[in-house]
Amino acid sequence: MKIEQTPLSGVVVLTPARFGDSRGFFSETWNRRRMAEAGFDIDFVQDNHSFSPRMGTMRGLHYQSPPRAQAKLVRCGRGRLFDVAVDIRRGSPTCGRWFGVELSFGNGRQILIPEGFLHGFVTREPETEIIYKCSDHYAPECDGTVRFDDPDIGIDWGLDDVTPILSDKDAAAPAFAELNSPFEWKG
Ligand SMILES: Cc1cn([C@H]2C[C@H](O)[C@@H](COP(=O)(O)OP(=O)(O)O[C@H]3O[C@@H](C)C(=O)[C@@H](O)[C@H]3O)O2)c(=O)[nH]c1=O
Repeated sequence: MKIEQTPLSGVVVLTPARFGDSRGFFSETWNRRRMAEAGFDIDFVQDNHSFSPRMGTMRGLHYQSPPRAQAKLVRCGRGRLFDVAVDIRRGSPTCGRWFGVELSFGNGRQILIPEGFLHGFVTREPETEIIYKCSDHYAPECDGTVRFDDPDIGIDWGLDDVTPILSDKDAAAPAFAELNSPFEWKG
């Protein structure tokens, strides 16, 4: 398992080993004991899987507020996507900054996003699947959104001329400036 730090403290990119043979490959995509030994002792309780048939499908930016905040371990099961985390921990030296990484079936990468971040992604190929673990259950009453194209955050989604496909909820999401973040930087 390769573990790469990112400019946002707590966000890491993981690349699990793939053992290839004549049948294909085998890979451990989550090993609680190994991850705890590496300093990531997370009690994941829900696995999510979503499928987007069209390239340019955007989901985000989303978070769940405490007491139902979620850490997420995200990977791509099929196709290719650009996955983004935005630091919203009040007082964090990187509050308001984003980090993005391409996740694909081919590269097998994962991104670990702790509590205190917005999460979103855009598909870069048709028929793309995302699979992610969450450290708390879905709680719609704690659900929050921020617009994907917020000018203060300024994410470069690499969309070029593609018009993103959004849910009604995401199309109506408020600006980052309107967010009263429930998360505090703990140092
Ligand atoms: C997220 C979620 C949704 N749902 C339901 C609610 C709704 O009817 C339907 C679609 O929900 P959404 O439109 O919120 O799905 P989606 O836009 O894919 O939301 C997801 O986006 C990514 C970026 C995340 O980080 C996730 O935490 C989650 O917010 O699925 C659940 O039953 N459980 C869940 O955990």
